[in-house]
Formats: sequence, C-alpha cells, structure tokens
Amino acid sequence: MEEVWLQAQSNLAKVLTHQTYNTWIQPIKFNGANKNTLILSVPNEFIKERIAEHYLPMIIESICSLTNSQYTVELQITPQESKQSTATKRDAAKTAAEPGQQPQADYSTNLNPKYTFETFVCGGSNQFAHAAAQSVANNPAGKYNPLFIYGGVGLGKTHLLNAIGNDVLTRNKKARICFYTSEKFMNELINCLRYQKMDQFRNKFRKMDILLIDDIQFIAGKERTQEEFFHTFNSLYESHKQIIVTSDKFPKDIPGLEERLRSRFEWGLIADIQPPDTETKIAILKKKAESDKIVLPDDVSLFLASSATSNVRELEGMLIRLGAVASLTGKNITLDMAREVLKDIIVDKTKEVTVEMIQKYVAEHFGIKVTELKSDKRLKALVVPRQIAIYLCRELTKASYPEIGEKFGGKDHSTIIHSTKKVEKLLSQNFELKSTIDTLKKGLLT
Ligand SMILES: Nc1ncnc2c1ncn2[C@@H]1O[C@H](COP(=O)(O)OP(=O)(O)OP(=O)(O)O)[C@@H](O)[C@H]1O
Repeated sequence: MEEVWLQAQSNLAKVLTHQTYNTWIQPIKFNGANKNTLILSVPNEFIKERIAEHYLPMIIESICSLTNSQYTVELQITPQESKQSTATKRDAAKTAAEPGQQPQADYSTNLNPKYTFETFVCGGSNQFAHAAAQSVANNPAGKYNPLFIYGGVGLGKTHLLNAIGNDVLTRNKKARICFYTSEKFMNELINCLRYQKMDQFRNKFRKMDILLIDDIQFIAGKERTQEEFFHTFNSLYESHKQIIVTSDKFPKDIPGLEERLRSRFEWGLIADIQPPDTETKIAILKKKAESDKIVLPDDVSLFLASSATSNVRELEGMLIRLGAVASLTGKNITLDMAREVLKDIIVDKTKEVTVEMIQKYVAEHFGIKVTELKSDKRLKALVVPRQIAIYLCRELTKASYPEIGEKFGGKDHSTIIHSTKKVEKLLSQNFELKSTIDTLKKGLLT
C-alpha cells in the first residue's frame, strides 16, 4: 500500500500549488494499512487539523480512484524530526505569519492567513456580523467590547474572527493578538496548572491587545476554565483591550455558562450570522473556486447552492471533491458529473418533476395503482397516499390547485387545498409522516 500512497501523493502534487503541496501533503508519511484504512502519519497537531479540515476528501478520493475500492484514512501524529519536517514546520509557521502577521517571540498568533475580510463573502445573512467585525478591526477596544459573534455550524464565525486579527496585524505589526479555541485555552490552562506555570499562563493572555476565542460554548460547565477566563476577561477589559468570542448560541442559551460571564458577554455587541441564502452560497462557491483554480460552471454552482445544507464548510467540501475528481480524471466539471459525484449528498432541486411522475412514484411506494390514487374511494389505505401525492405535487411542481385537481380524476380545487393543508398540519406533529415524505422527495429528486 505504500506505493499507492506515494502515487497518490504524486497525483496530488499535480493538482495543488507547489506551496500547498509542500506544506501539507509532502510531510505525510505512510504508516501502515489495515482492511480498508490507510494509516498516515503527520508531524504535529497543527498539520493534522489543517489536513483533516481541507485536504482529507481529496486524499481519500485519490486513494480510492487508484485502488478502485473504498478506503478511509486515519491520521496519526508521529513527530518527524528529520531536517525535512523541521523545514516543513518552519514553512507552515511562515505561511501562518502572512499576511502581515509578525510571529512574536514569546507566543504564536495562531491566526489562519487564509481567513481575511477579502476572502469573506458578505451577504444578507452575515452582513451585520461582518460590519461589526470590520468596525472592531478598525477601532479595537472602542465601542464594541466585547464582540460576541454567534451562529450555526460552518457559517463563518471562525473566518471572521481570524479576519479581524489578520486585518489589525496588516496595519499594526506590533499588535499582540492571539486566536484560541476555548478547548485549546482549557488545555493550556490544564498544562500550566499541572506544571505550576500559572504565572506564565496569566501573563501571556493578559498581555494581549486583542484576544480572540473561538467556540466559547465549550467552556460551559468547566468551572476552573470559566474562572480563569473570567479573570482574563476582566484584566483585558479593564486595560481597554479588545475581546472577541464566537459561539454557536446566544449567551443566555448556553447551558452551564456562569452568570457573571454571560452578563459580560452581553455588555458589548452581540452579532449573529444566519444561514446563507442561495445567492450568497453561489458567491462563496465562486470565490472559493477561483482561489483554488477550479473551473466551476454556473449551472453547477447553482446545483451545489440548491443543496439543503447551509453549512459553508460542507459546500466547500463538495467543491473540493468535484475539483479533485476533475483533476484526477482529467475531465471538466459538468452538471452531470456533479450529479453523479454528489448523488448521495445533494437532492437535486433543479430536476423537473411532473404530477404524473409523483403519482407513479407514490403509488409504487404504497403498493397501490395510479388509478386508485386518482379515484374518489375513501379507504384509508388510499386516502393517505392520495393526500401525500397531492401535497408533493404542490411542493415539487409548478402546477396550480385546479391543474392538480384535474390530474387527480377531475377533483375540485378546494379538495386539493384541503389535502395540502391537512398534510402541512400533520407534518409538524407526525414524525413518521415527515420521514415518509422526506424519503419520497429524495427519491423523486435524485
Ligand atoms: N461568508 C463566507 N465567505 C467565504 N467563506 C466562508 C463564508 N462563510 C464561511 N466560509 C468558509 O466556510 C468554512 C467554515 O467556516 P468557519 O470555520 O468560519 O465556520 P464556523 O461558523 O466557525 O463553524 P463552527 O461552528 O464549526 O466552528 C471556512 O472555510 C470559511 O472560510
């Protein structure tokens, strides 16, 4: 299997930029295989995280296409102290120090250089948080302190947090800024407690000009971490330093968060990020495709954006997957290819569905005849499928109530409205019905 990995590496070298390949892919070493898992070793946690976040789908795709079978990949950390890996770490640190990020002697900013305001697409769903972030970057510790950004998974909170840090550093290279996930903050705290280095811990955080903490909700319920964070917060706030945190919830909705912290988060500005609309999703995909040099036709970006997910990370994952398939097969990305490659992930809303298709599909699903579905018979075994089919016709086709009535044996439009409303009402209470309808929809649209 080692040869497969070496071949996969060389294929990836052809599709990635030189710098990306050297920084992230080249340091990966083959470390064994069992069944359908390839074990790869990476030099450190930093590289492991980045690979898992950005390159794993591409790596798996490359291995699977070489072996023609399904493989998963396990990443293990094995420190590699060879000259080469030391150089790689240096390169990674160098990459992380751009743009305008001065690596400080006594700490690391941990900022991701890719997450800037320039690479962030602003749309209706995130414009408030974006404006708040820009305002804080322009005037740290001014009007909005702390800034609390909250929103669902993969909607760009970490990106904005980094963008603030990167932006400030491009203008003031001496600014002391650090980005921490709350988990990393906690782990460092635990280590410092263990090795009696609490003075060092406190000094480090309390000397910051801007402290960026990602996913603060994870400190909820962790007493010691909350206490230490509380003192760090007070110390920074009193010295007029900026604090910015992100969370997946509004402060008062974070269970287990101490009251004193909750109230402090509410002192400043709270900005939310909502799921992106289709136009914003398309704009994000296009920007990402451009920066990764992936040729993405308009119909494909619409197809990806019409998928149910609002998680931008997932959208990016689909794009990376398409890019990898296109590079490895030497083909252009087309709508047909996207449908095929992403068939298990995307429900295709662009596919035309007709009343007749729905009638046939629903009748087959319930084991009845289309004529029975269209009839006036009041048997329960027919009434429920009929109402579901009518509901789906309204949901998935452009047919009007009278048109649907006509195709259901000449029924009156009020009967069609009644059936649709009945299903709509039941959907919120009846989980089984919802699941049946979801299955039917998926089947009809893929
Ligand atoms: N508006 C946007 N413009 C450009 N890229 C975006 C945008 N929103 C999200 N992304 C990208 O989507 C990915 C996920 O975003 P990010 O990690 O910031 O999400 P998050 O809200 O912090 O998620 P989590 O809750 O999992 O921490 C990143 O690669 C980010 O660059």
